[in-house]
Amino acid sequence: MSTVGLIMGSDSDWPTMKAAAEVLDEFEVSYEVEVVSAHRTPIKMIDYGRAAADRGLKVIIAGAGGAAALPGMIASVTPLPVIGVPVPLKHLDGMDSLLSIVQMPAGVPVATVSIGNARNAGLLAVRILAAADRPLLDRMSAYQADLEQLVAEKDAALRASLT
Ligand SMILES: Nc1c(C(=O)O)ncn1[C@@H]1O[C@H](COP(=O)(O)O)[C@@H](O)[C@H]1O
Repeated sequence: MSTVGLIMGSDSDWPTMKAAAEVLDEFEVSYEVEVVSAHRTPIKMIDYGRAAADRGLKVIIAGAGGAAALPGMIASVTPLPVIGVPVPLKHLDGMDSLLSIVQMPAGVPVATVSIGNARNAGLLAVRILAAADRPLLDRMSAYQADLEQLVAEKDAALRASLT
């Protein structure tokens, strides 16, 4: 049984969404990947959302481009936390998707990451799971320490190049 449901409106979203899968691999969090569309496969979308918690999923990451109804619609049929990823398309640079996902009506939250930032969606999913999982929380702390170290090294290299 997978812990995270990684869904997207089209297979064409995968080049963006795979960054979330890479994070989940890094943290050894199990996930499933599926194309589910509110617009094109509405019955499948409702069935997926309604069954998600009973199937054992804990978090859903939903990516979509353009008129991105999927994250909000999934959030409306599941009590699980939903993280939305605005996928940029060739027109409007993802602003359409961002606004579609972020402007949810009160009562139906979607945690929206920045345009195209599926990596942050993966990291946020790990943090949500880590709140009730001490070993995973420790791994997230170690990841943050590594990030800090990396920035310090780049800062030192930049300043060295100026002297
Ligand atoms: N925004 C949605 C939804 C939805 O929100 O239900 N279903 C598909 N799409 C988006 O349509 C874009 C173009 O899809 P195609 O490349 O298949 O034409 C994709 O970014 C997809 O997420």
